[in-house]
Amino acid sequence: MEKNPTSLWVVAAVMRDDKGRVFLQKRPENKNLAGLWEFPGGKIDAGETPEIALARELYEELSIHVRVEDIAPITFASEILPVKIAGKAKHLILLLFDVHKWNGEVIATESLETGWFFPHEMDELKMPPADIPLVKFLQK
Ligand SMILES: Nc1nc2c([nH]c(=O)n2[C@@H]2O[C@H](COP(=O)(O)OP(=O)(O)OP(=O)(O)O)[C@@H](O)[C@H]2O)c(=O)[nH]1
Repeated sequence: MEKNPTSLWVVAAVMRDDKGRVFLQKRPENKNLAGLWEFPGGKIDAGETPEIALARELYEELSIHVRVEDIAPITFASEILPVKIAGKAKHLILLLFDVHKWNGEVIATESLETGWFFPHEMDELKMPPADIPLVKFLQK
């Protein structure tokens, strides 16, 4: 990763309720791409595996505990990020994981707006460009 600092590696989670709806949250106003609906997750920090990063992000953002063995890869997106990070253009690698089990009640700590949506309902939501192919994949 250090050899290719133009890439931004991000992990994100598909968490389903008992009806099969997927949890999404609106990006907060103080972040880039504010107001767009996204899968919970965030950047992989130095030294983290993707699974450890996702478990950390889900604890920070949703106050839930997830075990790495309950995290399984689904697919990924590779897109130019439509905003600069610290003044630099970045290429986003967005790794999407299924999180089929977690401990605790989902309490969003960063986002004011959250919801559970069927994949076909996501066509009506404004989401970042990298999420479009991921949503298409979930709709198959
Ligand atoms: N979590 C998440 N990030 C996404 C999605 N789609 C997408 O383009 N991104 C982008 O991936 C990057 C994730 O960074 P973030 O700002 O959420 O990460 P973070 O929680 O580590 O933030 P921080 O830098 O404020 O600590 C952002 O540039 C965001 O716009 C998505 O579905 N989920």
